[in-house]
Amino acid sequence: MIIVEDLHKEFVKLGKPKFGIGMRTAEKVKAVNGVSFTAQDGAILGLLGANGAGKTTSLRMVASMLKMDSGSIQIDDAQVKEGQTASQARLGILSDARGLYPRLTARENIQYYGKLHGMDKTTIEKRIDQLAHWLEIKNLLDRRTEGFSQGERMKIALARALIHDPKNIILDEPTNGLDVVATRALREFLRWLRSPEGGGKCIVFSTHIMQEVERLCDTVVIVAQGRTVTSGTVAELMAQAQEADFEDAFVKLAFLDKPAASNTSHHSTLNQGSVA
Ligand SMILES: Nc1ncnc2c1ncn2[C@@H]1O[C@H](COP(=O)(O)OP(=O)(O)OP(=O)(O)O)[C@@H](O)[C@H]1O
Repeated sequence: MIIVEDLHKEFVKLGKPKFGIGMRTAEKVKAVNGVSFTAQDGAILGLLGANGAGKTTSLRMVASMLKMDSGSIQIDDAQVKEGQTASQARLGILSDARGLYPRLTARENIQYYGKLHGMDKTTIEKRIDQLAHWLEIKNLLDRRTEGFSQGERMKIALARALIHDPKNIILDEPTNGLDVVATRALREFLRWLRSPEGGGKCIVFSTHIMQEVERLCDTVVIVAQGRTVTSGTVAELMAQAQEADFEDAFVKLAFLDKPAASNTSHHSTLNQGSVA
């Protein structure tokens, strides 16, 4: 279970001094400005938002890849406060970068993460066998990952994220660059991980694809201009917006209804990061 309350994060980018002399200019970007959500075990929660809404930054904070300015994150029974990092043992993370070591084989990439999690050799091999079966990657395991297709890379990165059998799984735009077949296979796998047979995992993923959310999510959290604007099931959100089409409901809820207090961006824009 993951409980996120009122997360905030501002980035400060230092620019060049004006006319090449004097103080460097500082540009502040309020990337996350009040994101909250509760993700239950045995359920899939989707963070849905436009480009720049703050989804990746929020997930990076939950995954301890980035420190929050303020707010709190609870992962199972562990409370993470501002400036702290969460226990990686409880989390499996498929980040946007999906960086695999190209000179290592798929198996070596996965083994490496197992070792980082303090697992012994026998347990790692057993788990790789299991994951290879579920993800249908047996034929890839002993190939170097250099040149792997997007779909192959995603599967290896997912196996790597799940090597230590974490209860909570975070995926940042997992279907990016995948074809229909690979997307469907991933969806099936996530549904299975959610089920009691698959371990009743708590799954949180970010996306801007409506279809993804409609087909997969038990709960949808709409993030706009760095903050949670509303949440619920797809049906509840459509009822709230009084729209019969989910895309229409999303646009209405994310862009029109609630201007953010500290944000100056124009609402009709699809890019939502705010520059202070
Ligand atoms: N390291 C950084 N330095 C400065 N600004 C950043 C940094 N990371 C993110 N931002 C800004 O914060 C805002 C939110 O970005 P974020 O990547 O979280 O959005 P997102 O919802 O994941 O968008 P997308 O769907 O396009 O990936 C954007 O305006 C972005 O430019």
